[in-house]
Amino acid sequence: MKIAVVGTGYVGLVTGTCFAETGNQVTCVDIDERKVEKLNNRIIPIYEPGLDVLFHRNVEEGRLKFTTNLTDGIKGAEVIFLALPTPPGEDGSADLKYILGVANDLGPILEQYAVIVDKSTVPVGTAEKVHDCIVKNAKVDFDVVSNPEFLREGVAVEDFMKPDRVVIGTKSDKAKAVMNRLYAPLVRQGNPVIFMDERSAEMTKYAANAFLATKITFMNEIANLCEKVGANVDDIRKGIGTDSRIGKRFLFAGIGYGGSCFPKDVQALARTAQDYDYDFKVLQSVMDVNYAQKKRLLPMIKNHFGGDLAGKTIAVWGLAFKPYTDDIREAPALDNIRDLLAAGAKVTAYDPEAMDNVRQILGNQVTFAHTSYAALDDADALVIMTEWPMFRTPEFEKMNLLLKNKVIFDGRNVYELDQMRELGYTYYSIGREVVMSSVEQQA
Ligand SMILES: NC(=O)C1=CN([C@@H]2O[C@H](COP(=O)(O)OP(=O)(O)OC[C@H]3O[C@@H](n4cnc5c(N)ncnc54)[C@H](O)[C@@H]3O)[C@@H](O)[C@H]2O)C=CC1
Ligand SMILES: O=C(O)[C@H]1O[C@H](OP(=O)(O)OP(=O)(O)OC[C@H]2O[C@@H](n3ccc(=O)[nH]c3=O)[C@H](O)[C@@H]2O)[C@H](O)[C@@H](O)[C@@H]1O
Repeated sequence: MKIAVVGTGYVGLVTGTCFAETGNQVTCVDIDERKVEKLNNRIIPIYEPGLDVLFHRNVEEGRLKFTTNLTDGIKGAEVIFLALPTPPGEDGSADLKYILGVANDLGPILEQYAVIVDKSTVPVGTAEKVHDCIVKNAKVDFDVVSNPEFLREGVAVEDFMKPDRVVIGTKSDKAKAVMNRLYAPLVRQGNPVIFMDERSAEMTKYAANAFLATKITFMNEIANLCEKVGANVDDIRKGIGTDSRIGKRFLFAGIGYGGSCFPKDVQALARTAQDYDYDFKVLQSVMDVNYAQKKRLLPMIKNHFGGDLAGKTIAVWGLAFKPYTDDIREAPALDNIRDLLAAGAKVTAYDPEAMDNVRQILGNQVTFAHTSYAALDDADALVIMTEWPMFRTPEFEKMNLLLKNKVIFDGRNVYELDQMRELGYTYYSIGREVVMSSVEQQA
């Protein structure tokens, strides 16, 4: 099948590459000339494990192409994916200017029947708006389908190639048949394609993200309470996660959720509720709690150092909003580093993938280390913001020699409490007792 993907950001690139891998002829369109030039020179602009192998194979074998020209890109395409940004507008609602802008452009240039697919996360009613924009100038028949994407960054290829489910919102039998054919290779394992109407598909995406954000936030509140009552949130997680009605995943407490989607999608759903005069109380609490949670570590750090961080050097491990990505959008690490700097601390940071992106924002306010260990040199404490696997089993003997004090503030509960006790660290984490080294106890 010939398909086009408009918008070659995170989702567009993964969608295009994966559909090329299943044998389709794919053209990706993007207005960013530098990005398209990079892609044509076989440079992948994002870090996503496993994408490179598929990308290079499909480019080399001629199934995956890139252009800045929309008319050329959609020529002959049976399916046209819109994988465009939907950032928060001033009032928190999803800004549809990219989607509707391209929809307006599509009408006059469609040459034969095509299924136009909203892949972006868009509010209820967008498929109708996209239809209205296209139909004004269209000379041929077309359908607009809502097909939200559920992939996670860092495991995007696996999520796309082996989806738990594929949600397709359309009332058109013709569009259903096309989408069924396109997705057939991906749903062979028996994971369902779920058909519904467009509005329900649009709502499903927001409900999924808002539910997951709520699940994390609930655990963060349990963690905060655990600290007060003297319980261990990791034990609670195991204790409730084994109940199949609750499930084990997305129960990890920490310094809050970040990323390009949970924060903006929770906000956009809250805005939709407001637009329909519905007071969605849970969502407001989720946003408030997450805002506060991102700042949980700073008071602990300040308190530990007697209230003053002036002249202290703080080593930071992890900058990306989660492991296996270089994405720093809404990353808790950024907020925390800004707060540490404002409190007078010097910050030396290390992240295996995200340092270049942070450098573009914070420049020389932060010292970037070549290795995780180099970041520790003469630091007064270590703060862990992202749970990259390399931080889980470091060489503690090496760390002991580099750090000025054996003090760790762990925003992702990477280490066991007993391990920290045995190693003689003072160890603060989320939702668990504080481990005090004997040095601190005597002080
Ligand atoms: N990043 C993620 O993990 C996921 C994102 N989503 C949703 O997918 C949508 C896209 O997200 P990302 O890929 O992260 O966005 P992104 O910001 O990484 O990429 C969007 C791309 O669209 C291009 N673009 C903008 N205007 C254009 C136009 N007129 N014509 C052609 N290209 C244009 C931009 O240059 C950019 O390359 C959003 O609605 C997001 O909520 C959904 C699931 C996962
Ligand atoms: O709409 C989207 O863009 C995507 O948003 C999330 O994916 P993503 O943002 O890539 O990352 P997640 O793995 O969901 O993590 C989001 C944030 O929650 C945090 N998190 C996650 C899980 C957990 O147990 N605890 C926790 O604090 C992570 O550290 C991270 O900051 C969803 O998981 C995807 O299904 C969805 O497609």
